[in-house]
Amino acid sequence: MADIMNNLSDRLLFGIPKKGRLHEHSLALLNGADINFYRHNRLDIALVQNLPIALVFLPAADIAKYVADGNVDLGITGQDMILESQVDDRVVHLLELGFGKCKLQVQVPIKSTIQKVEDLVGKRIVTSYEVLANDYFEKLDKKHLNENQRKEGEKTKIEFVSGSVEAACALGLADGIVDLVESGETMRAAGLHAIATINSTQAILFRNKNPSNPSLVSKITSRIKGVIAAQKYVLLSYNIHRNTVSEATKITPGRQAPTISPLENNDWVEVQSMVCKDDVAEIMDKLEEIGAKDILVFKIDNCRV
Ligand SMILES: Nc1ncnc2c1ncn2[C@@H]1O[C@H](COP(=O)(O)OP(=O)(O)OP(=O)(O)O)[C@@H](O)[C@H]1O
Ligand SMILES: O=P(O)(O)OC[C@H]1O[C@H](OP(=O)(O)OP(=O)(O)O)[C@H](O)[C@@H]1O
Repeated sequence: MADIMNNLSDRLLFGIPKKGRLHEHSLALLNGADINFYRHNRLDIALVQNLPIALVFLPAADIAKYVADGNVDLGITGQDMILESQVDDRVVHLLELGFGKCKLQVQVPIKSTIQKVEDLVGKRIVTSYEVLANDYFEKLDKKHLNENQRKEGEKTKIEFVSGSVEAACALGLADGIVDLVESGETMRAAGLHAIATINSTQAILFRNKNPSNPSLVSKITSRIKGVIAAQKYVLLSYNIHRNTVSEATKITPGRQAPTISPLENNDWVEVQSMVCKDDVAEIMDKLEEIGAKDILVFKIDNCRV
């Protein structure tokens, strides 16, 4: 432990969610970006073996503040955490990471007489997102209550709980809740439905305004960008008659441009192009329709785009 602490001064500090929904995805990104580390059992700091970086494993909720205050240089957390911590203007967003996607929604019991957010004005809301819920309902209160009503305590009451928010209505603690929804399973299991969306969120890579080693921050950002692009794209290769090549490259324009190489048979060329993984089946159908042959799809392990 003492060894690790003595080793921190020259290292870029990188905040990683220590548990919860973002943890595993963050570790997969580090692995893809070749950031190798050994974490001692129960230690929340790990030295990276092949770069001057120390990983600091922290609760996702705290990473926003640590990065804004400069206690760590770089971090991964949800956009929702940055807004809830009120530090958005003190950090620099670097990359959307494509995981941790969900929505912060206002939910009420399906059986309740309350069916729209205006019906919640003056009622009780339970949430882990006190700041965002307060902002949202303050605006509604202003619209629907006069100044006297607001002063006389008729405002919507926002109460904080740290977890199991979805149980609050059934327990009689709230008329509605503000919580995250991804698949909607938790919400439906609790007999709730969403009546408004406050915002959408996903995990991001972000940094302090004055990180200790800006060029290392750029290097890490490029590497992680490459890992994300590699997850999003596949490499498509096919053979096509020269007469049809312009039609084919409209279907697979590539990111910059497709690579076209001559085949031994002079009438045919090979085309290589990066395509979005989600569109690949449809693209293959179209290529086949115009006479492409030997259509192959290759997984990309890593890339720089
Ligand atoms: N169901 C979900 N689907 C996708 N992303 C989610 C989901 N729930 C939370 N997130 C994202 O993950 C972040 C961390 O949430 P999580 O509930 O994992 O926090 P935690 O408090 O660190 O963990 P735990 O709930 O285990 O204590 C949230 O701020 C949000 O950005
Ligand atoms: O729409 P769903 O796919 O069901 O996901 C939503 C749930 O996920 C989060 O909680 P999580 O399961 O991370 O546990 P927590 O309540 O301990 O934060 C969130 O607070 C919801 O309860």
